[in-house]
Amino acid sequence: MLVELVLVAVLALLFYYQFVRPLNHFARMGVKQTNTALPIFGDRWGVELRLEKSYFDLIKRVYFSCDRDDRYVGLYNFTNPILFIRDPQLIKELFIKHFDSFNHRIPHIDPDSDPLWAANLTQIKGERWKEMRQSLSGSFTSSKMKFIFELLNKSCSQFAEHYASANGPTEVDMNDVSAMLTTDSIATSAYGIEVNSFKDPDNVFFMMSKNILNLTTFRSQIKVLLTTICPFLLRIFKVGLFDKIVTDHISKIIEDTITMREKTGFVRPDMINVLLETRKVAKTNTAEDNTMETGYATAKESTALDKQKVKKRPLTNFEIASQAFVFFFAGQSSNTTSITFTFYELAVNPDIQERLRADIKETHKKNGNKATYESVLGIKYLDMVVSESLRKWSPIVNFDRVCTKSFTIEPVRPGEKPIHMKPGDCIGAVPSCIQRDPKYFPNPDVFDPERFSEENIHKIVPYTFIPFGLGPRNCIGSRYALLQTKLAIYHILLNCKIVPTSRTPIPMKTGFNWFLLHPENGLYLALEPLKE
Ligand code: HEM
Repeated sequence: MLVELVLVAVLALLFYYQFVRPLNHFARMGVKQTNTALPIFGDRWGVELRLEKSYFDLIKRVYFSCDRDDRYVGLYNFTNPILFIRDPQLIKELFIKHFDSFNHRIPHIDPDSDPLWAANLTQIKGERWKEMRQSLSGSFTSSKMKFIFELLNKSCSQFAEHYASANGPTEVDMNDVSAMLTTDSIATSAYGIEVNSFKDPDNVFFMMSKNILNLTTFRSQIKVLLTTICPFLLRIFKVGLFDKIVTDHISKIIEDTITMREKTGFVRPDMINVLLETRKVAKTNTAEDNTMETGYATAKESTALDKQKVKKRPLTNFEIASQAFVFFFAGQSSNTTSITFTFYELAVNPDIQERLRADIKETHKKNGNKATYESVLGIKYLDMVVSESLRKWSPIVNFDRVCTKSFTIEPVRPGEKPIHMKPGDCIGAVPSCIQRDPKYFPNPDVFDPERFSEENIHKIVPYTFIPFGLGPRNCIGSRYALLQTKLAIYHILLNCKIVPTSRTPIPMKTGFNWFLLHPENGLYLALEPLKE
């Protein structure tokens, strides 16, 4: 009996220290927290049990439960406490100025369990990340985007032609259709494979993308939960986030392509070529790039790593495969969201759609009925619409950093105490909320591209518009993303009208997803061929 009692007491203590005590982390620091967090699930219990519609709804609730000028608020992602920063100046301090104290991201899987995933830029840390980022920085410049422009242009025009050639309006789940488009684009521009998912929706590449990107299944959710609360279990059983058969297949595609290109000298204007070129120029500095920029939202490369004299180094085949994999994962899913929500706003705001179509048509005509890198990016109103869509519907709900060197956030407002952050503590920024905060964006729920007009753009408070993150670890693919989204809109508006149907959710409802904004139960719209 005594043995059993001791065992129960030990288990209870373990449970307390592992799952209950962490939920007082912020209260102990004097930071506002929700006080509704539960053991194991933290603040996520409503989302995991599907009582709260989406992770976005949870984050919104926590962010907006604060007083207007609160600079931060605590949230428990399962048992992991994350200090969400609400104040733009403090965001700048932590994510840019003191990047050396906050330069890692919360890892999503143990490196030994999923090597392909673990070697990618989003997951690696320290010197390894610095070298990789420095080596890749030249791969996403505007001149490299101009180099791959024709591939993206082709997949977007093939997408528009598919619906323009129909006999009448086609009702589509915009999220599915955008996923097909972005898959085709990534396949051709990053993997060197040409597919047309509109004509052949069963192609292997699209099937693989569905498998990888569906992280909302029960199985994936359990893995995400275990990663946070007991990563050692995944390590022991070598469980990766993605199905091994799929990641092995992707590695093989890339490695075979690299071998073939190196053997035959075959050159194609795509990302593999850009990554292979990176090897040759690994020792040189990134040349100045005067090619036209992709838009206002572009996340510029920080010069911090140049100042630290971080060396570029040639990437191995495996590292190239890992980056190509994350371009697929990070790029395909967030681009899909960006295109889906922009099309939604164009459908429910027909006056904006008409004005944009007129500008696109005029440019197309002036440019000899063809789209070029400069002609598409030169359309000012297109940039305003895309920026406003990224503001209202930030595809990435939040992003984070892990403290790597002790740092104290000094109090500046009445009632604040010093917050001592130690290595391993996490901070986050919430583009999905700060970009909808009425303190910075009046009438935040109104879709108003004029916020980004020449007359108004200066009113945007620095570090409140951060759809692609900020600082040295910002989104490396922002130029690719902007180009792809703009080309998708360009070709569809030239050929079709986007109209709501009886199934279009008005107002929009967001649904369950791991880290991305996602429409609940699909987003139905009709693509109606233009008459002329
Ligand atoms: C609309 C589409 C996209 C959005 C909204 C988006 C947004 C973001 C955000 C918010 C981050 C985190 C930044 C930070 O922590 O400061 C990020 C990181 C990243 N994104 Fe994107 N992204 C998009 C498309 C892409 C594309 C197309 C690619 C690649 C082709 C890409 C590759 C990456 C990578 C590799 C990182 C990690 C960078 C690092 O840790 O150094 N993203 N993205």
